[in-house]
Amino acid sequence: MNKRTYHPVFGQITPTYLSIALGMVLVGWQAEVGTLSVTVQWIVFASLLVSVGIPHGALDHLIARETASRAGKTFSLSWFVVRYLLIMIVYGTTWFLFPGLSLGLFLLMSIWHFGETDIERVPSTLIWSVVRLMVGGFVLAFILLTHPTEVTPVLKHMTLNHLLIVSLWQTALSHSWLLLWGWGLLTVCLFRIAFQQSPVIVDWLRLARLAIILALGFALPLLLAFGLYFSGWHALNSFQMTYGYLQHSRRPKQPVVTAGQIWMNSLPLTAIALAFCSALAWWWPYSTLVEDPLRLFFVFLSLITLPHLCVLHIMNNQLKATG
Ligand SMILES: CC1=C(/C=C/C(C)=C/C=C/C(C)=C/C=O)C(C)(C)CCC1
Repeated sequence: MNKRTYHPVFGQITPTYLSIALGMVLVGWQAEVGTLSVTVQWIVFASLLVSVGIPHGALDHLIARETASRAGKTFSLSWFVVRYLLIMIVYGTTWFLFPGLSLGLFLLMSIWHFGETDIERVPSTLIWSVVRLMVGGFVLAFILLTHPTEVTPVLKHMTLNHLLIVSLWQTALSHSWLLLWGWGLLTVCLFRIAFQQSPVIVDWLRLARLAIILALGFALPLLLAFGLYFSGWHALNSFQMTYGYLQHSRRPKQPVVTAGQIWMNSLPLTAIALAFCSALAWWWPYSTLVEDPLRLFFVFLSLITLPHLCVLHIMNNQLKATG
């Protein structure tokens, strides 16, 4: 096993410590004032989303170009954009035809994607893949099940009150702690088995940071809990992985790039995404659409997530193959 590609036992300095600090400030503030106002929640959530959440997905074209180069293939930006949009259009159509099924797909792919970044660079064995799924599932289930009053209306909006989804959610809610403890315990057991079969160097400090972020989110409203995990943990880690991937570019004559330069590269697509959202928000009051804007927001989030997951999944495979 190539140890260089695995995380060291005591981790390294990462910006996720800042996320922990932010979470602690928010929890302390909340303890002081009782509840954080919705305006504060949105300001923190939007700042995290604009600074890291969206930019981490706005690098997909650079990742795909690097992946193509490592595989010895040519890369066409226009073909990449066409494929990206096609995936979004097909998935968007299924949302309007089968909302329940589409939500199920969104949750499943998110679980896989979160697990893939939370349990990094493990061997491609079946058992390690199951562990990744279990970890991703635990993280998402923890965030959702510990914020039932906020999640339930969104789920109902998203699935247009889909009977099966709503009753599955209510059943999960009525046994939420049993479910989370059981899931956690099963995940730990599977982790042990996977570790015994193909050992890796486990970065316990990194896992501890993840646990702290989740615990802080438990004490905070859904928007901040999700923002802290999604932008303050997932997107930052994904950014770091992308940074390593692009910095060790196999493309000929590529200068070594800094993290700042990579972030700057994400700005054009981030600006397009923000302009799109602002235009929608401005136009909405004048529109005659009866569609619920909240549902559309989450559906849009899922649409941009699907092609992003594909790009990142291929990068992860490439990293496992080449280090
Ligand atoms: C938090 C939350 C939800 C789930 C969001 C998910 C699963 C987001 C995944 C995003 C990903 C994977 C982005 C990739 O970069 C629901 C179910 C909509 C309900 C309301 C609250």
